[in-house]
Amino acid sequence: MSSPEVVVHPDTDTTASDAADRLITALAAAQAARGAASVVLTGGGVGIAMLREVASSPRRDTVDWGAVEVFWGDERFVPAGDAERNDAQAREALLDALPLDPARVHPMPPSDAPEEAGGGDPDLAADVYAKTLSSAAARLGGDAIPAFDVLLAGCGPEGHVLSVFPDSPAVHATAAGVVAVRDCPKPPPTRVSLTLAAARHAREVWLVATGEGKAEVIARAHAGAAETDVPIAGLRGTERTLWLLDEAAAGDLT
Ligand SMILES: O=C(O)[C@H](O)[C@@H](O)[C@H](O)[C@H](O)COP(=O)(O)O
Repeated sequence: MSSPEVVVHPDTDTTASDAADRLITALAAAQAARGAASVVLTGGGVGIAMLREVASSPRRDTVDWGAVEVFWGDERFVPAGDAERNDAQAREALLDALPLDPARVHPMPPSDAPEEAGGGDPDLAADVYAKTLSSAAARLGGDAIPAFDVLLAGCGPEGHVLSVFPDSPAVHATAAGVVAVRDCPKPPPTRVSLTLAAARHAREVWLVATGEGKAEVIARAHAGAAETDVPIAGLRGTERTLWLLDEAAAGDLT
């Protein structure tokens, strides 16, 4: 597992635009090296802002988007198309503008999906997504969880990443898999999330975080807090862990 490399930018806009630039470079490089590329998207303000930056980048078409596999690290368990869904926000910010292959875009099940597709029950949705991941792993490398090229994550002021919150059932779920999250402190309360152990299958994990509200937990994670207290601390890539921060979020790092 890699240790975090920290890159500090002046503000949220420059953080989002650097993250976008790096994502384009990383996906194009993965395609050159392996023919395929995969990315795990996140919700949250800066996660969606960076997708808008990819959409408007002059370098956008250096990636063969039709060959990119798109996943989500967590999702709000609400109906398809609901504006609260991370996938709906990502489609609006970027995905609808790209020539993606729909068969390679893997949203987590919405709450109103048919039962066999994971609707109605977040535990069922988690099981369905675990199957999606294991069949993708057969194509992309990996066992039950693919070796994603880049996993993007935001974080909360209490240290959550994905929908894995401090001292919650999800942070105590140590197996690499997908879990239902109930009573989530950040609304909406019902979600589906990769576990930290699943996220650690990614080659590169990028934490993109801005604002002084994140400074304290980022410093605690950097100083070696337990992942059960500060889940950010447990988010690592097999090859690289990159923290793309602004000055405010990095303000408590020594
Ligand atoms: O569903 C979600 O809300 C996210 O996936 C969550 O993990 C988010 O990325 C962070 O809470 C950061 O959100 P902000 O960038 O809006 O602070």
